[in-house]
Amino acid sequence: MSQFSEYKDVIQDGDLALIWISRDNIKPVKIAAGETFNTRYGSFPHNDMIGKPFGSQIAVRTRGSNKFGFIHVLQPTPELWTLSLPHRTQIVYTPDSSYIMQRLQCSPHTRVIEAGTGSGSFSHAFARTAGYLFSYEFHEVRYEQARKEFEDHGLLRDGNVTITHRDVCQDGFTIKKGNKTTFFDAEQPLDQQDVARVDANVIFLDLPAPWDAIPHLNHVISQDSKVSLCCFSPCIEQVDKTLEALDKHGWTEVEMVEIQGKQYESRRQMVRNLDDALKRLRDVKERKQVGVERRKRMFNKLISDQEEPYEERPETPKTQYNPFGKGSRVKEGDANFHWKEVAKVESEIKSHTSYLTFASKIVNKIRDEDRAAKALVDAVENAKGSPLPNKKGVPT
Ligand SMILES: C[S@@+](CC[C@H](N)C(=O)[O-])C[C@H]1O[C@@H](n2cnc3c(N)ncnc32)[C@H](O)[C@@H]1O
Repeated sequence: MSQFSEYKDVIQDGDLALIWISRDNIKPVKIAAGETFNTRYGSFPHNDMIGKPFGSQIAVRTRGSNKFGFIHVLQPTPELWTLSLPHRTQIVYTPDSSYIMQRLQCSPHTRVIEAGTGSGSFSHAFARTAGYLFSYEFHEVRYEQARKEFEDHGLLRDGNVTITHRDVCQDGFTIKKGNKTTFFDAEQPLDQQDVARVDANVIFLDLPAPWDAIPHLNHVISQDSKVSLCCFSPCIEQVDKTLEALDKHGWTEVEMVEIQGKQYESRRQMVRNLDDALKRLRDVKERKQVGVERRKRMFNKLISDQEEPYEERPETPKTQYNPFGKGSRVKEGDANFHWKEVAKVESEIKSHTSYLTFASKIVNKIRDEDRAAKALVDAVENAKGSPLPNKKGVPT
């Protein structure tokens, strides 16, 4: 199974590891016995990583000094991959992708269409959660790169991901024998017309012109279950054109949202009181007064033609701890001071990424009575085995 969908304890030769050097520097590395991972903090032999649990910290002495350089060797996840992947395009980040997946109710029962694949950031998240992912990319080089990446990461081997080389705005989403796709590698069944069963109930369009792709969806979406769609567009003009196309092609429950992701850090902040502030103000005032008097004396000496008007600056005691700015540094949490827990917003705030337009469609609105009756019988059978809830709704 893919390392992205299955938990693994120990690092082995041949594994993909994501090496955490710092918060904004994570590098994907294929572990190979005998090789070395070089950073500006030192060189880390892969042999030191093999056999250790994922998450281990590895340290090496920095050349020519007594200091140590550290890295952490992490298990690949779609979230970490998003932070470390080689960018070929703009990508969807986790604050957006996680929201989109829960809005679209993505689950192992879902069959997802994604266009375009781009750098494959969102594809990895879909691949872990969805029952099946059909990804489409029209840029040939990007298609090949994504195909190779999916293969290296075991996503194609897992059998629930295919990628197709296609301009979906022009040629739609139908996959036929003879198309350039990985669909047939996974030995998927075809119908009598040599067409693949797509039957998607979740659609994600990250394209410059989603309104040109929307008319083609009817041929590939589920005919007997609700289909949910999301278009990811940076400009409001794109949203406008998308809304027109959705309306024209029978999509309903249309809603547009925007994610404004902010990270909060938990920190300790020193408790500062009014006495500290007054003490500091008095200290500043006194120092200022001493300086003014010194300059006045020097000026008087100068106009009375005394030989040595210059006066040495008096020794003033070194500024002690100043809770409001400069002064000696105090380590966060120092037991000599009083601290409180605070939440601070990260200095770098991610602002607008894209507008997310959601819609849904039910193709066949006629109730299948046999299916409804069976679902009812199943529900009753299931309930028989479950404990009865008490008045508070808690099973007894
Ligand atoms: C912004 S990127 C997608 C990024 C992707 N969602 C990710 O998270 O990595 C958009 C991609 O759509 C592809 N694309 C644009 N128009 C297309 C079309 N008509 N058919 C298929 N792919 C298309 C582009 O080549 C590009 O790679």
